[in-house]
Formats: sequence, structure tokens, C-alpha cells
Amino acid sequence: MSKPRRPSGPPAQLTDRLFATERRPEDFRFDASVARVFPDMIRRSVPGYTTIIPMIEVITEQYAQAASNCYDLGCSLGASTLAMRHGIPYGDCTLTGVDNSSAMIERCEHYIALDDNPLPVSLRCEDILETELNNASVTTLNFTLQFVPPEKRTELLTRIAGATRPGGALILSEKIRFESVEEQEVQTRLHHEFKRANGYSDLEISQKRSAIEQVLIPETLAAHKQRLLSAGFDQVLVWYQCFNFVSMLAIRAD
Ligand SMILES: C[S@@+](CC[C@H](N)C(=O)[O-])C[C@H]1O[C@@H](n2cnc3c(N)ncnc32)[C@H](O)[C@@H]1O
Ligand SMILES: O=C(O)C(=O)C[C@]1(C(=O)O)C=C[C@@H](O)C=C1
Repeated sequence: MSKPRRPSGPPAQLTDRLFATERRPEDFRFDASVARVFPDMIRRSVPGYTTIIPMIEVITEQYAQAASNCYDLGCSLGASTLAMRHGIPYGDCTLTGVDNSSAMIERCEHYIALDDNPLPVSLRCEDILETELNNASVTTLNFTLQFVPPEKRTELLTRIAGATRPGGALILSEKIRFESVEEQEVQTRLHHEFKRANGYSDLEISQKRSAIEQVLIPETLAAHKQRLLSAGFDQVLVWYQCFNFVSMLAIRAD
């Protein structure tokens, strides 16, 4: 019998208007005002997000191993956590969601409780740089590494690779930048058109752009691939790309 597929994340009940009126320039933070509107914000801001979430379920099902640990690092409201929960085919796996925003974790608890899948989920409000990882089969960083300071990324990925069992995998989704100035210009314009098509105004697009400039640091695909391999993964592939947003799969050999 075919199993029911989940919708793509928590319901987007509240519309994101955080940048709709002129605000004083301030770095973007995952605070309570962002957590309230986050399902709407991320769907309207990240091309492919609504495809990536259900595919995390499909990929998790392929790479999860019996009696192993699965992690969702930077889980926000639990969209990726729930996708993993539904993909894990073994009752003896653990699933841990981690986020250092208390506003996100509080709301995430609510969404996890509403979901009727029996696999227990542990939620931790902590820095993913501090999270203890071991015996992992599937780990997800769905648009989270981009917020980790670049100089701390190698250490985190090396810890993840070291904690991953042979045959296990990391799902890494990121906003990327491009080596070529021309491509950067075209992909950025297309991303902004995507936002415009989703109802964001020029003011919202430009204020959000300034707010994330110092906190969301994109890197090139080549830099990601090279670092994942040197961190200890054996194979790295891109399974999804839309404009300047990609999702990679980093696999440890059997
Ligand atoms: C774009 S959101 C992730 C979206 C989520 N994975 C999903 O699929 O809906 C990034 C999240 O990472 C969290 N985050 C960023 N840096 C972190 C860190 N060092 N430790 C823990 N969480 C972090 C933020 O609080 C935010 O909730
Ligand atoms: O790049 C942008 O314009 C975004 O809004 C992207 C992005 C992300 O990739 O995480 C930034 C912050 C929010 O988490 C939602 C979306």
C-alpha cells in the first residue's frame, strides 16, 4: 500500500510583511517576529523550497540505517525535521532537531506534536557547533550552513562526516554565489523576479537583501564540493538547483 505524502512543511497562515515598510537597517535575526511568519517567508523567498522539503523525505528513506541517529541541524519550525521523520523507515532510529532560536524551537514543538508519525523527535535549543553527533546515518542542513560563520564551517562539516556511518549521507541545501560576475547578476535578478512574482515589493526585496548581507554568506558550488570532500565525504552531488539555491548530497562510501 502506498504511504501518504506529507504537505511541504508547517502551514503558512501568516503573511510575511516584515520588510514591507521602511525599517532602520539591522542585521536579520531568527527572532519571534520571523518565527511567526517563517513558513510564508521561506516559501516565497527560496526557489524550490516546496520541492526540496518532500525530497528530503525521499532521500532520508534511502540513506537512513537501522539503529542509527538522524539530525536536522537548524530545524526552524521543523519542516525538514518532519520530512525526515516521515522518511525514516526504522522505529529504532533517533531523530534530533537543533536550532539556537528559542522562538523557532517553541513553535517547532507545536508542529511536531500536531504530526501523528510515531517516531519520537528530540528538539534541542542550542548552537549546532556544540551539538554532539554520533552514529549518524542522515544529517540535514537545509539552508543553515549559510548562516554559520565561514571560518567555522569546515570544523562542523568534518564533525558531521566523522559522525556519519559508512553508507550514510548529509543533505546540504544552500544559497550559493557564482564565480562569474555575469552569472551572479543573471541568477540574482531571476531570484528577485521569483520574489516579485510571489508578491514581494521592491522595497521588501531591497531591505531584506541589506538585512541578510552580513549574516547569510553564500559560497560557490566548487567551494562547497571541495570542502565536503576534504571533510571526509566520498561523493558529492547536486540533486537540485533553482537559480542561486542548490541542494547537495554528500555520501560516505559503504
Ligand atoms: C533558513 S532556516 C532553516 C530552515 C529549515 N531547515 C527548514 O527546512 O524549514 C535557518 C535556521 O538555522 C538556525 N541557525 C542558524 N545558525 C545556527 C547555529 N549556529 N546553531 C543552531 N541553529 C542555527 C536559525 O535559527 C534558523 O532557524
Ligand atoms: O536570499 C534571500 O533573499 C532570502 O530571503 C533567503 C532566506 C534563506 O535562504 O534562508 C533568508 C532568510 C530566511 O530564512 C528565508 C530565506
